[in-house]
Amino acid sequence: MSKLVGLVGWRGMVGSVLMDRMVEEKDFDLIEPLFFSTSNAGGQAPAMAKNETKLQDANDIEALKRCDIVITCQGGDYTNEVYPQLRAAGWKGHWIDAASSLRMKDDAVIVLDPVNLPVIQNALAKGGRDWIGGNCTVSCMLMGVGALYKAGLVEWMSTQTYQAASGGGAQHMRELLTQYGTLNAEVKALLDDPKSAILEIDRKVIAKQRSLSGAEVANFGVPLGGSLIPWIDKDLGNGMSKEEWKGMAETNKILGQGEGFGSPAVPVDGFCVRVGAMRCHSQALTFKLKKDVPLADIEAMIAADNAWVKVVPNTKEDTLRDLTPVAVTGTMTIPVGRLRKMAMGPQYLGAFTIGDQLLWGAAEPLRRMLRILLQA
Ligand SMILES: NC(=O)C1=CN([C@@H]2O[C@H](COP(=O)(O)OP(=O)(O)OC[C@H]3O[C@@H](n4cnc5c(N)ncnc54)[C@H](OP(=O)(O)O)[C@@H]3O)[C@@H](O)[C@H]2O)C=CC1
Ligand SMILES: N[C@@H](CC(=O)OP(=O)(O)O)C(=O)O
Repeated sequence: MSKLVGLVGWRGMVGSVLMDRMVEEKDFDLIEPLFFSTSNAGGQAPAMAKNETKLQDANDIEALKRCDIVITCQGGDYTNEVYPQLRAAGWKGHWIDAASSLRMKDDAVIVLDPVNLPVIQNALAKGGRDWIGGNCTVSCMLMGVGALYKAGLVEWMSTQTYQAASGGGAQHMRELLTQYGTLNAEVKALLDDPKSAILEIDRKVIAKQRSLSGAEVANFGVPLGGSLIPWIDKDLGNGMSKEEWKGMAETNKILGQGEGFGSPAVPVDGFCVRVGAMRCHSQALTFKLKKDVPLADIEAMIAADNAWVKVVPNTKEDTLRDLTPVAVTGTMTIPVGRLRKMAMGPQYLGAFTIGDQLLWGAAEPLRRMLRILLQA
């Protein structure tokens, strides 16, 4: 009999991407879905519903308890509220979650199976039941350069990220586009006149950006269109943003090393920056390798690691064609380019990688975990 799989958060931005991927990969053929809602219990479930076509109340513990597996993209507040109640009520099912709330819990696994299938299998064998999607930046990075970690080559890594508006959610994407539109409208007449002075355009744009307030910057707090924001997520009070903290904590947890695993953690640190891209997170990486490995060997190792990573030759032409958020958005491909040894010495490697943060960064690891559970 098919497993009863509860789907919570399916109509949100991450949830919609997940639903699309599940349809594409025919995951619904293998399950009996039960759709939940926090706002429309009793309403009509989406077309993928089979026997149960009414939306269930996502806060109804008894309804959730019926499920063998629950997948949620509803967000951290929902997880914090419902998950403890569900476990306290004796539910022994599998919980698959896009939110960060449970990620660092000792018995939760951060799932990214092309990178950490052995960690997942080991936890499954020990009765693990909590499977949490990783931070989007970390997941996309490991899909690209996980090979270097698997080979034990990384002494440390520094990341400089260029994160898209989508990481904040749908409203952030709208706000970014609205700001671009406002700025364009401010100077449209001057842009249409090829003889207008660029410094006058520039003056008008900066004046407009500085005047944006209220609803125009409600989500990011300051203008992002035509600017950037070098702080993502909470202020940890030690000079670090929470997004930067996740880099080291999650990378090591995904790989099953560091604190709690009895092996040293690989230091990972850098700066996380919000830029005016729509839904791809990009990052420039600097590695100190444990030894000098020829660049061709590194490229071969990265290229062979999984079916989605693609080494982009380090030329201007290839980079402009294949290594931009515009090229990568909506695809499962994780390009890794700009690979070169750095001036600091032969053990220092530079790389640039991009991933669609709603696919590998959020939805895809969840549906793949569902498949693993269905096969277990
Ligand atoms: N955004 C991101 O990049 C990432 C997000 N995540 C996690 O996933 C969670 C969900 O994120 P995200 O998908 O961006 O959140 P959304 O705000 O898009 O969706 C969350 C919920 O909001 C409700 N909702 C209210 N109004 C609408 C509407 N007009 N359209 C769609 N849904 C609506 C839905 O619940 P209901 O149907 O019950 O009313 C929906 O499930 C995050 O909180 C985070 O924990 C994880 C990785 C990346
Ligand atoms: N914090 C990420 C998005 C995200 O949801 O991250 P997390 O799943 O770690 O909370 C960003 O803003 O780009």
